[in-house]
Amino acid sequence: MTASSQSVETRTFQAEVSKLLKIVANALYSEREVFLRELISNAADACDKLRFLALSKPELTVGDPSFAIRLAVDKDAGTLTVADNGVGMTEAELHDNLGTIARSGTAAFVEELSGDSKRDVGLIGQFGVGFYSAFMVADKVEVLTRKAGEDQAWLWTSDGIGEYSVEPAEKAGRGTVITLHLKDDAGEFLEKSRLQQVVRTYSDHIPFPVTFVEADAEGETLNKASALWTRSKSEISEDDYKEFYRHAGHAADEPWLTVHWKAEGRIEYHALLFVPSQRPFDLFHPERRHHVKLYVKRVFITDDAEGLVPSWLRFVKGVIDCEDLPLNVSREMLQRNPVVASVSQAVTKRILGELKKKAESDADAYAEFWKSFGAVLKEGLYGDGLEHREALLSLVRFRSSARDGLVSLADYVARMKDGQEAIYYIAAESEQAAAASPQLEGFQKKGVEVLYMTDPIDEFWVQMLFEGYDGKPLKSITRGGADLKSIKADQADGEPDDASKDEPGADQGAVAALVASVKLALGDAVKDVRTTDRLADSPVCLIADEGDMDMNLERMLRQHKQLDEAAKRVLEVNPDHPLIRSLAERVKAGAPGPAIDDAAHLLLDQARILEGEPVPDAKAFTRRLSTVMVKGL
Ligand SMILES: Nc1ncnc2c1ncn2[C@@H]1O[C@H](COP(=O)(O)OP(=O)(O)OP(=O)(O)O)[C@@H](O)[C@H]1O
Repeated sequence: MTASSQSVETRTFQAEVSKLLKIVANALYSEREVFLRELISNAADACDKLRFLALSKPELTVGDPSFAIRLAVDKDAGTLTVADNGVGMTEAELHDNLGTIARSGTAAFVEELSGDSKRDVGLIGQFGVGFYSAFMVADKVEVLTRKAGEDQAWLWTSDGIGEYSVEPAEKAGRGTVITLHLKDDAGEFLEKSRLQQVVRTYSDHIPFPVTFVEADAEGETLNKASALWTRSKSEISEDDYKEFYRHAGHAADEPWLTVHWKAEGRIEYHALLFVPSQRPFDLFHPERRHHVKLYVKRVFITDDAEGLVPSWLRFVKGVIDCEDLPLNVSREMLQRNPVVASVSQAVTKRILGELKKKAESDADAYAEFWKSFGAVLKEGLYGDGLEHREALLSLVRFRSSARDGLVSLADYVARMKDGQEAIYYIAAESEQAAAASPQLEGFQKKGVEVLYMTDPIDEFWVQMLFEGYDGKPLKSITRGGADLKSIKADQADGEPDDASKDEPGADQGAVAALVASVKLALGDAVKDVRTTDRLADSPVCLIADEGDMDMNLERMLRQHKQLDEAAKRVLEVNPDHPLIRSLAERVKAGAPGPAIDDAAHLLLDQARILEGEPVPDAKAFTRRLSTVMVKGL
């Protein structure tokens, strides 16, 4: 059929469309390549629709059963065509779809338009405007379309200014051919390599082949044409997953964990997510984001969707493909989008659940994971992970004073002694430093387990855990009183409870007098001096007072110049240590003031050395030590 001039119907665009097109046409910005994403996505939707219709009406696809999207260029004419053999459109549909704005996303976008062209052009980049984005690169667009099952084809034409026309036309098969008469500055889209690059970026996993057809040559497929995540798990081999992980995650290692599921119900999405086996080098870079790509209905949207995955799961890689988001969702919209928030919640829960399963089924493998990513996961315990706190607490692992391997909080609680009310921990720079701490001695002697907290982040989340774990507070053994007396040691645990009773008991009065003298001698250098039961082999140690900042944290902050002045420490003395006892006897016997003074300072310096801290007055320390040695020798 040939179009006669009478049958050409010209209409004006809906006012909003005109407004939109004015801005689109003037859009000169780097992201205008997204027009191709939009057109390919429409073409894929049209194929999807027909594929579905053909389930009940197989005659619709007879003679042409496989779907494809074809790109072709005519360099002489300066045209790019995007053709599909999808469902096509009737005349009425052409008017409805390509003359008005039906999509709520675009309508919202138009509402946002301010009239300030600079700002508005920026907005387009974020929204994408579906079919109309063709006018970013073309000054004339033709849509030749024939609805599947009908004979009549229609041609829609517009230069994007005010009006469009629709007329009857001829077309060999079903589907739609969109011809873009490219603007002079859009010649890049006549190049196969450029088209290929755009297709690979945005449409690799469109489940239909996107081919590039040159002249009469056989077409070349530009995309992978398979959205692995939409296939059923039973069809996918381990190797398929690995290959996808490497390709999509730009990874060289193997996935440590692969989680693939489809969520149905209120919100539908596919997720194919991986936990790497190796820690990425930039895991702790401040700008490091998660590596989960967001797709909407098989179309790539962004790999930078804020809020899709919490920052403490930033090691997770993969794809989330959501059915319930508009394709033109902007970055700003994603941030506060309730669909994204729900998906994020569900995905987080699922990942934590899978980690738990793995922790329970294969502790060794989990230990490997923990080594690489434990410190990141713990960020969730003090940041935005409140609602996942319980799950996270079941996943944290520690080295401890009682076991070689990793210990969970549940393990710890199960091993708590009679009368033990708190979960004890020590924060230190390293496991070795923790194990060598004098403050640990009394706990070890009683067989009371102490967790080693050696990640800088530990100090922060532990403080936020007001409700403790399983009703038990977490208590630092380098801060506040120890009070080990109320805890009953098992017979099996090393020395019996009252080991010191074998020896003559320390003279309590003498020790009290020593404590008073030391306090007097040290004056302002310490906050307090007192006896403790947290020591066994060492005569003294330093601790932070109950309300003060814990020792390790303070050290860390000072190292990073975040803290100028250290809080004063409490010097604790071990009343059962021979040195303390004999000093106490001397004090009782009326030892001279200068000797007590030297002894007091030497005790404090010893405690500092045990803490790995510098002795502030090395000269005075040497003099005192020499005096004492001369006397002793
Ligand atoms: N190649 C095509 N084949 C059949 N129908 C099409 C084609 N391209 C566009 N359409 C129709 O035109 C409508 C408008 O397209 P447009 O790209 O502006 O928005 P949309 O595709 O509905 O939105 P979104 O891209 O967010 O899903 C589509 O919904 C579809 O009905």
